[in-house]
Amino acid sequence: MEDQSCRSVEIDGNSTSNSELDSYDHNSPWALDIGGTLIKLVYFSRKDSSLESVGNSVQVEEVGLVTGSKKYPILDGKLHFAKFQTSKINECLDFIESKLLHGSCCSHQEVSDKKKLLIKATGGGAYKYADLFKEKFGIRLDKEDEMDSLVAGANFLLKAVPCEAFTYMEGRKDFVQIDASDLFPYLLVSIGSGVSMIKVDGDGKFERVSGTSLGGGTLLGMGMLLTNCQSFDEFLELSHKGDNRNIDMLVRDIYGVTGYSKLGLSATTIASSFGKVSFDNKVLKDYKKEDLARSLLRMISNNVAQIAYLNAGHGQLKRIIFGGFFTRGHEYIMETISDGVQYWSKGKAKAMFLRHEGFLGALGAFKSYEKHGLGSLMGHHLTEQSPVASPR
Ligand SMILES: Nc1ncnc2c1ncn2[C@@H]1O[C@H](COP(=O)(O)OP(=O)(O)OP(=O)(O)O)[C@@H](O)[C@H]1O
Ligand SMILES: CC(C)(CO)[C@@H](O)C(=O)NCCC(=O)O
Repeated sequence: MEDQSCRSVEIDGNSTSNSELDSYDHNSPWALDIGGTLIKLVYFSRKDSSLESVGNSVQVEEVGLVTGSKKYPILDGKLHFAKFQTSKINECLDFIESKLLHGSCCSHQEVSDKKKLLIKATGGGAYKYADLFKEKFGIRLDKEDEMDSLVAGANFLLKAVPCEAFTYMEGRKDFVQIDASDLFPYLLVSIGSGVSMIKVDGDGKFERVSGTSLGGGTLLGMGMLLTNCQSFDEFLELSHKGDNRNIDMLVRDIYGVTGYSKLGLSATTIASSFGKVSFDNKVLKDYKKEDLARSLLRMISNNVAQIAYLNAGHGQLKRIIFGGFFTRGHEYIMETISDGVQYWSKGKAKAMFLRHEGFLGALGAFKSYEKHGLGSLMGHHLTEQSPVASPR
């Protein structure tokens, strides 16, 4: 399976403390989003802290965002993003140990004379794995609601991080700076293992309007069965080289080369995903894995785009913002989703993507320390230092 990855964002605050990281450091908060497929970890390290130097096998890359303000005394360092397979949660625990995070957090609770560390955590795993964290590190997971966290993470990124949102069409990425006064309402579509669709009306004001079980987990699960690939990246690699027309039934396969123009269905529109297979008289091994991968990727992406459009239509929302690890900056996925939204909305709605799309929940949980009187952990006005790579 694919390795974990870890990236970092520089936060330049006005730190009053430069002491070495010790086993209980209020200045090194971290938070978790434990999802059905992936664990996302966001942690902060102060400049020159030992978190920077403790050796581990995870690659650490700079992303390069700095705060433009000096108002945030807690911060003077880097925000790091790491992800792990939920099925290999021990790798996440080892990572936490190697970075000494288990002795470091933002909040604690007096329980029978002992200070218990409270770590903000969201996602289903915050419930499922609570005992594991307690047994291994004596840490209590302080649960933040998953939808609350997704929305808080998305709002923070959209308001505070320049060049966070972008559109992707016809091979072109265009960054969009959305005026905070014109941000709401929008539809947040989080494509994780499953898909949640949330109408966001403001900070903390939202409603989960829909969802579908046909999501990233479906793509990965069916992809592994159909192509024998071992990881998401391997699957994506395969899909790059494939041609879905060998698997999908197109309108032209039904109507001929003219298509069904009266309905605006061109000859090359997919009429039925995987539909060609039904009259091919072939078995699985007769198909190219690449073609199967391409077809599956289009099927899931189109379906999410269509359901998103339908929900945006109901709420008259012109912006549909896609988050979750499914897109992962993958051009073909974004292009397919954008095409789907464009096609169904007849150009009225726009698909937008986020550079930190996979970390919305973890960022939201991280930010929730603020709700509990722990000051502003992240600046509200971040400025871009240099062109950035997304933390994937
Ligand atoms: N390295 C990877 N390993 C596994 N899946 C990946 C990877 N990169 C991207 N993905 C895709 O991202 C999906 C998981 O996304 P995400 O982490 O946002 O969801 P989750 O939090 O695990 O799920 P849920 O929110 O439904 O509990 C996978 O199902 C897969 O389609
Ligand atoms: C169950 C969650 C919320 C867990 O993240 C997600 O996987 C999801 O939204 N699934 C879709 C469930 C549904 O609405 O049919």
